[in-house]
Amino acid sequence: MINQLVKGIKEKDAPIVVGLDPMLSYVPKHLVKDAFAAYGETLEGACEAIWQFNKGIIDATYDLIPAVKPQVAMYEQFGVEGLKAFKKTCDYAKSKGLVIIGDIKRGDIGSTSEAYAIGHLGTVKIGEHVYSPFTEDFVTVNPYLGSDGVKPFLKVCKDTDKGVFILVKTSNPSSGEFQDRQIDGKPLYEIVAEKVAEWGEDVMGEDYSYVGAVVGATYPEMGAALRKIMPKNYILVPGYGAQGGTGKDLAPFFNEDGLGAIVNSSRGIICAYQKDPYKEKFSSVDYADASRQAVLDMKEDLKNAFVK
Ligand SMILES: O=c1ccn([C@@H]2O[C@H](COP(=O)(O)O)[C@@H](O)[C@H]2O)c(=O)[nH]1
Repeated sequence: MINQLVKGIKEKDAPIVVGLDPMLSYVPKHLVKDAFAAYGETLEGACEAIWQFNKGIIDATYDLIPAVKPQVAMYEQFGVEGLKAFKKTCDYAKSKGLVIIGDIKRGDIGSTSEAYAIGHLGTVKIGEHVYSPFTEDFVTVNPYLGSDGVKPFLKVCKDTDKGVFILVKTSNPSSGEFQDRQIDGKPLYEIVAEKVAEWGEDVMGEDYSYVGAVVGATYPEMGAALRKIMPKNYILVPGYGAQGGTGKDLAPFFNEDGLGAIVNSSRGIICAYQKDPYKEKFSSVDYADASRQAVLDMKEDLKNAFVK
């Protein structure tokens, strides 16, 4: 899958992943109205609105981008109906040729991690039948429980050619509370990065490992140090756009060949129609066109990453 992700990034000339993180308040009124007319003001109605919203964004952007990153929390807030919308979104994006990065941030004791890995990346056998419960190509993994919480994911990745992005230095303001703590003279995030490089050696694709890392766009200096520690690991970079990261912050995350990182934007793309400068030009009915324009603008902005 890492090979497919790199191929998509090269073909579309876009190291961009669109984050599908829908809150009901982001969905234009006309979609909510139609969904409530069909299903009432119910969890099902809310999830139908969200699904239609996502479908519009995927249809408007799939030719520009290699991947989408649905954030499972946005769907879990609606319970079982939300998870159905999550799966429907993943399956539809996949039918459009997109790589799916499930932002699930899981990680537990070994036996529980194994169940997470099977559910999101693998298959379950029931009697004579084999099912893929969810259909992501990558998932995000929280390494706080250590190697035995991560290794079940790596085993499933080996069996399925899928991959993981492990949280190394997150984009949020308080990420330093634990991640920057000095241990034996280095910050914890560097120790995690060294483990990512080690775990990744065992599951190599053509040029990059199936094991990647999450490093926030909001910490470019740390991005530079981490790029060196993990030269063969793809970096998923959240924090662009709504959290303040811009193209000029991003050069350190990439390798010399212009590869090695993929930048996420969620609210910056999916809520574009509600925000400047797009809200002047696009009405809520044209929300998907606004998202397309926001992806085109992001692509242009990322080019700044390579202007020395
Ligand atoms: O360090 C991290 C890890 C994950 N995220 C997730 O990425 C998106 C960001 O959304 P924006 O709207 O583009 O800010 C969201 O799903 C986060 O949970 C992150 O932001 N930082």
